[in-house]
Amino acid sequence: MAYAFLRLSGYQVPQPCKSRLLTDLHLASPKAHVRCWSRSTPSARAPYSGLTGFKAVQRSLKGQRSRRLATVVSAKQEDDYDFDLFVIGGGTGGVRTARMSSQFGARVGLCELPLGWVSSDDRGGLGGTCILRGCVPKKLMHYAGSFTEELEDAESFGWQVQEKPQLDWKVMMERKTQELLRLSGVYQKNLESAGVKLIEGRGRITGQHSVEVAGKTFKVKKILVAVGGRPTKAPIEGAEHAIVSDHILNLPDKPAKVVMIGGGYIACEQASIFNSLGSEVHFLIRGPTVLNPMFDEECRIHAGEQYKAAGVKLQLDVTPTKIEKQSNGKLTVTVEPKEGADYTIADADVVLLATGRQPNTKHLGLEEAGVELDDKGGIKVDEFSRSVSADNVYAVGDVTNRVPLTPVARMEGSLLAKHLFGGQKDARCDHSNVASVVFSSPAVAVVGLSEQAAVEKLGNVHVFSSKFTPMKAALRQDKPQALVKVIVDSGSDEVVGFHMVAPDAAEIIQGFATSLKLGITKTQLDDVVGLHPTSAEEFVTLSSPARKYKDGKQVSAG
Ligand SMILES: Cc1cc2nc3c(=O)[nH]c(=O)nc-3n(C[C@H](O)[C@H](O)[C@H](O)COP(=O)(O)OP(=O)(O)OC[C@H]3O[C@@H](n4cnc5c(N)ncnc54)[C@H](O)[C@@H]3O)c2cc1C
Ligand SMILES: NC(=O)c1ccc[n+]([C@@H]2O[C@H](COP(=O)([O-])OP(=O)(O)OC[C@H]3O[C@@H](n4cnc5c(N)ncnc54)[C@H](O)[C@@H]3O)[C@@H](O)[C@H]2O)c1
Repeated sequence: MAYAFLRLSGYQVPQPCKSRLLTDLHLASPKAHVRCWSRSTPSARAPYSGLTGFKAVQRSLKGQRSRRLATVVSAKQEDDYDFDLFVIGGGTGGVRTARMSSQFGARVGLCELPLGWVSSDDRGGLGGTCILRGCVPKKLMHYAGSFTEELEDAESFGWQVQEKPQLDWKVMMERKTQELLRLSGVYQKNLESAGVKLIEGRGRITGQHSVEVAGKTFKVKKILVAVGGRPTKAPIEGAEHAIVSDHILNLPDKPAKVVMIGGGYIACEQASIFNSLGSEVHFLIRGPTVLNPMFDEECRIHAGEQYKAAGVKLQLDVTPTKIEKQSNGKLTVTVEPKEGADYTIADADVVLLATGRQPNTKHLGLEEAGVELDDKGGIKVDEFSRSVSADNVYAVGDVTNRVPLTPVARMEGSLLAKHLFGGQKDARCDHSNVASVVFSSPAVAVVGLSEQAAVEKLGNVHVFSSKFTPMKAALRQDKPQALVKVIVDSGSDEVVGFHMVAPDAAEIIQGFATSLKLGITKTQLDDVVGLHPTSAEEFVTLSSPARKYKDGKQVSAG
């Protein structure tokens, strides 16, 4: 099975392998794979044709109004507005709000920029960051790299892989691109069938009730700004030679040597991906650990150790000061450590600056419309996603600088549609206890408070934690370690945080996030009978605290 996926991910799996299972997999008809793939490609083969021809979409929308599902807002209103809601930006948040609002019966228009793999003032594409330049391409590449670890695990069980399978980079990239285009097309279809009018072009607010797109002005009752954000480059000398996340997901060839700068989600994920795909990865972080302090410190330290053990050349407490182009076209990065002399990393094919993102709020007419921005350029909104300063302007997703994650943008969009057109005036956003995963190797998954945040907020805290080698890796020489942590409010016995650093952490934490949202106590968690043998059962078998805190002070160590 793993080998079938390998092939679909662009790996050329060599023959012969000694094991019977591998041989069987080699002998499996290649046509089976082709058939399997081509079944999912018809829409991918006509990528984006509809998207660049929004007019065709608009024509097909005529006559669909009567098929609207909900009835809270009547489809035809006696006013001179073109739209009840006009959405600028067709990413996760904008599409969700537009679709649901239209299904509730509102007249909805949505504009989105023409497709481009690198986002700019002129390029974007339906689906936005998540589909085209974020979660999806990243996760597909993560899967492509994950087979390296699978092979290491396989060898520890006695499989003899005589010749390492080789990844065909171009095949992987081509298949990834087709999948992204297919998904973008699905977004278009869903909007179409919900009756949303799609307009291709850059949107700009030109008055309290007017929006201009591609030279045409629309009269609109309410405006939703869902324009997301774009990567920013830290002001390092020579930053023009570096690339950002949009580019790294679209490299034409596999880089032999990569330098990652920045210690957040993107840098950690990309460092792991390129390490597992076989590049030499130098990972430079200005702080003492990977990831930001929102993540539990023990998890951050543990994740950094595991990245190193997996082969990433992680360097903490260092400041990259200069990026230079060599005469052979490769790059040199000058590094200033906290202690000791400066040094350089030469001959890099790629330097990634993953040093944060900024909301796309420039040149949108927001100032003229009286929309107040925060100090990072995000739109300030209330719990109903309404601008704090302009009554008929709303904003959801990354542009609001709340929690910049796809499911959060989706949740904000759903609630806004319900609030505005679904008869649920009280539908307000709740950003507490949102689960989050860094898809590195191993993954870092979290929901709720870190140990540090819990101690600061609650004072009286019990910390349960365990490190172990997952059984799948038990026969390996290097014995990779997983970490699970449960943080408990010792006053109420309520669990306030679940943390996991492990290969399967992303899949495991979702269920525990549900229990946390429902207010599970440690006693109830202890009553759960585990699934054995799994890594997940560690969460329900933690019997005594590793650390206890009283009034914010540690009173016992495990
Ligand atoms: C590399 C990377 C990996 C990520 N991985 C994950 C992950 O694994 N899980 C997760 O939950 N989150 C992840 N995220 C974050 C996630 O992608 C975002 O939180 C999410 O896409 C935000 O959705 P949005 O609707 O706010 O904005 P976007 O998806 O960015 O959509 C905004 C849209 O507006 C368009 N636009 C901008 N200006 C205009 C204009 N003037 N007129 C018309 N259209 C305009 C843009 O082209 C874009 O399509 C990742 C992000 C990145 C960069
Ligand atoms: N798996 C996921 O859910 C996922 C994956 C990728 C991105 N995202 C979202 O996208 C957002 C952006 O990700 P990101 O990684 O770009 O941002 P981030 O804010 O997570 O990390 C930016 C990093 O750059 C470092 N940095 C900033 N300026 C620097 C400088 N001058 N020199 C050295 N380092 C510098 C910061 O210290 C920080 O570690 C995230 O906040 C997250 O919400 C989510």
